[in-house]
Amino acid sequence: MTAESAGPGAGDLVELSGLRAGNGGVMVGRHDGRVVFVRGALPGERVRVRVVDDRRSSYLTATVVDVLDASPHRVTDRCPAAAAGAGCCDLAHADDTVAADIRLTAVRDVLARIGKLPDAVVAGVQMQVLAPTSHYRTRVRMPVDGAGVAGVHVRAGSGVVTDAPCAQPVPDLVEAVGRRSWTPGAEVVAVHGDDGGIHLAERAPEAGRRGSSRARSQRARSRRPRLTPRTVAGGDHVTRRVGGREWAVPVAGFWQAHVRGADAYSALVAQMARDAAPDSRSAWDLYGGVGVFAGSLVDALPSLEHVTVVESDADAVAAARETFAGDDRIACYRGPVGPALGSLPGPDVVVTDPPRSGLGADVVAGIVSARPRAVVHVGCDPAAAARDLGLLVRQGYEVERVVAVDAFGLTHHVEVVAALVSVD
Ligand SMILES: C[S@@+](CC[C@H](N)C(=O)[O-])C[C@H]1O[C@@H](n2cnc3c(N)ncnc32)[C@H](O)[C@@H]1O
Repeated sequence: MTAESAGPGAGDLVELSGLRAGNGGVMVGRHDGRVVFVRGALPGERVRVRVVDDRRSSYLTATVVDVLDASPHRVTDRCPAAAAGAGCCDLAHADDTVAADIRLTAVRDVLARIGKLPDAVVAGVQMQVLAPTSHYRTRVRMPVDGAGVAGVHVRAGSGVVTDAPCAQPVPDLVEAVGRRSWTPGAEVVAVHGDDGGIHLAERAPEAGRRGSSRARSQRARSRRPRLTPRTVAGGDHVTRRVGGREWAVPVAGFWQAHVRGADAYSALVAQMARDAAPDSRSAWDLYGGVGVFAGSLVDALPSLEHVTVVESDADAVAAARETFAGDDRIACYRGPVGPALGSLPGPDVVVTDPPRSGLGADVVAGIVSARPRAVVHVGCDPAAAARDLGLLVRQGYEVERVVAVDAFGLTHHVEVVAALVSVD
């Protein structure tokens, strides 16, 4: 019990029933009029939980100690690392059906609550599941423990789980990483290319990394540029293919994680752009990476005369220029999106695929002032995507279609892809 309140406090056991899905893979229950956020449970279950955080007066957080009435969708943990305490697969105890429901519920919740989008849009969200739902990840970053063994960060704390593999990476990646010993405290980058090649690289340990908490190291990391990893197996560039094109992507460069991700997103984005703005002549591919979406746009929209890829990473831009050399429809602009927008040729359609933080108000305003007929937005953080879609809707766009792409099996993560058209 906390000193100030009559309710339970950290360490106390509480029984909860009638749990419902919340955001971030967490279930939501109530106890003594207080909301309780629970990890490790499933919708509808009756569970005994231990309170782990009671610092807020309005809610508690808790983890499952006993499942008293199990959901029919509960399965034996599908990820050995998660079962051993790693923080990788927070829905490893859910079958694919309920895991997809949990993600869809979370997407609908943020679109309504944060985006304040109309009920019809929220109800109309479609789900596209990418198979396989385990062993799907073709690039992975793994921490190395003090003994030089690569593994997975433990859940909520420091330390590395090394004796049980995560079920997300394609199996040969885990095997290739496990065959080597690594520099203690380093980070391993392991990538499986579309030509079957395996690339392994090691990023040097950060100063003060050993023995520090993960949160501290993440804060330190965000304050300085990340070091380029040193390649130890395979080449510095990974072969990637989509729609008949080939890219040489730097080992640590961005590529969609799921083995079918780049194909699936490209097809969806191109279809949405074609449906929302047929006969487009000009397009922007913002946060374009190596220009995968630019390629699919010119293939799907033969009317396109000009696509500008905007990307801040020099290596990604170099890879894009190499692939699109000789295609004068596609131009690459290297630099941050915000300041670039005012100087680009006016677009009929804009594709955006920002990092987790999303577009933000300034970039949305820059897009709106260019008056594209349609915007196709790809967002890997549903809450940030909901905020950005809400901003676009309040500035003259309406949402035509939203697809939640289920590309991160065993976890709560989900990608939100949305098409908007100008109401003018
Ligand atoms: C989610 S990735 C998308 C890449 C690409 N659309 C794809 O599917 O391969 C986001 C990209 O945005 C780039 N980026 C991050 N911040 C940026 C900024 N402010 N301006 C331009 N590009 C940025 C990153 O380097 C990364 O390549």
